[in-house]
Amino acid sequence: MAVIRDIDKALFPIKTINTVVKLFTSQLEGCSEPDLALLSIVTGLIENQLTSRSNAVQLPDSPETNVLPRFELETVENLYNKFHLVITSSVETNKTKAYATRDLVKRVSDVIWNSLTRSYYKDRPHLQSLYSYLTGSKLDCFGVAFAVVAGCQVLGYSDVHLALSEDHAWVVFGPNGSENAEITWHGKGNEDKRGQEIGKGVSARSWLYVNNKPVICTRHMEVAALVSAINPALNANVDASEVAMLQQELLWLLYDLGHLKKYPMAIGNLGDLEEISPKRSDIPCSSLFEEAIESARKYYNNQHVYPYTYQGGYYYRNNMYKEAFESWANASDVIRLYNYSRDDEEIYKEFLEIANELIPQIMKAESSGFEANTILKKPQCFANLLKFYDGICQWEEGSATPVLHIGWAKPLVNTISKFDSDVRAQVNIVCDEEKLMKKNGSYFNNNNNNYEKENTTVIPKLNVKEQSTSNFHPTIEALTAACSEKIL
Ligand SMILES: FC(F)c1nnc(N2CCN(c3ncnc4sc(CC(F)(F)F)cc34)CC2)s1
Repeated sequence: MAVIRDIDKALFPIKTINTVVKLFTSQLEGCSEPDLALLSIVTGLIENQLTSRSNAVQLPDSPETNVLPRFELETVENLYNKFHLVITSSVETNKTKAYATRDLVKRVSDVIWNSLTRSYYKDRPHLQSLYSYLTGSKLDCFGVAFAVVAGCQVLGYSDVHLALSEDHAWVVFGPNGSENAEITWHGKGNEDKRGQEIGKGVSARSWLYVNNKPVICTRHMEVAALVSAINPALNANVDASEVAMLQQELLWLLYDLGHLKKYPMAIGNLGDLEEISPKRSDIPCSSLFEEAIESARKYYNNQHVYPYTYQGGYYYRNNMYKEAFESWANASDVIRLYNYSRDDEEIYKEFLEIANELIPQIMKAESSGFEANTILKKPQCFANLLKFYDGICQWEEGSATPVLHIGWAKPLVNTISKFDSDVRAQVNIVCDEEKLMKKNGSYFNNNNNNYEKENTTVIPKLNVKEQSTSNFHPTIEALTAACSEKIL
């Protein structure tokens, strides 16, 4: 039965952001493993107090003097003991076993699941923490997964860890994390698969399970996940700046301690916060987005999309359109080897927004003025644009569910035809047949890192000089040809 340590009790009542950073430091550095329940309750309490209607918007000055409302030890202790009671009273364990079992993990998931409010709006913000669970009996899909891992920690199972894809969460357990299990729901209107093993069939090829390259968390990375899940939003347009500052300080703490090395999305989250309000002049946000990409390439065989869309979004917001096209082409290069399934709505929306909102806006901006340095004169931009579209077409190939529809075609043709024919004529694609083999056994079944080992690029080598035939998806082929004949 873990209790809140005296060294941590001494930090209460919490009045400043720096005190919260001290609590996290003491948990991350000062003990065998950080107490997930304690840290989730503390951050949930602060987030909910500072983003609820009642709170007037204050402008913070600095983490040292930034005044927070007083957060009393008693409030935290009561919630902490309540969570321990809920878990230990409902899950009897003859804790003789060193490792958790599927039955144990399912029972902890059932305790959380059956204690949630019957029906509530699951996508609401601020439903990710144990504070939300203990005071409102509401959790979002990530929150359920996190609560199950925190519950297993309370029961003494140090082998149960969070596994994270870009849009789903589950657990690994047993010797070397050799077992895995669904413990939460995903998306809308899908029957939950709790207790089952992770996608074996077609779903294994969907982006949702990142070709079995999820982020497998340590306890310290589970702390990074709860910090990443902090949501400073006061409403759709405004953030509570103290909460954002707290999240940024805690992410830097985790970064400096090395716990974000294998967590691309957390590095991307930190990059977004740094872009808004830079805290570390020695590490610009642009290098954080690059680090996230390097991490995904090194540890996850470049099978994650978000590191590239984090970077593309940054370039777009800063009018660096040539670079944005390159990031988006790289994102498309990841998705093209997956099969699109109905579980992949989130990333579908991401590509749809890039293709039908962001790129058309860039085209408009670039063809309105007298842009001397316009991307419309740059063959590399046209090449990356084709790669972007081609990846989406390949994503659709072999998938049970179609991706493209007429809504994609108009902006696509509009965009391609904005490039002059002499610019388009300079782009030729030399494709590496073997690498372009989509979804054949080797790519999806091999466990060696294509990326790490040969570090070859799995993309068509762009050779902007020579003439050669291309191996684009027929759609792109036809459109490019149509452009050349100026049919469009
Ligand atoms: F690529 C950019 F456009 C993005 N901007 N925000 C992005 N997010 C926000 C943060 N985010 C995340 N950030 C840290 N860790 C995780 S684990 C996870 C999946 C699930 F919620 F557990 F189911 C999501 C996620 C999801 C991706 S991508």
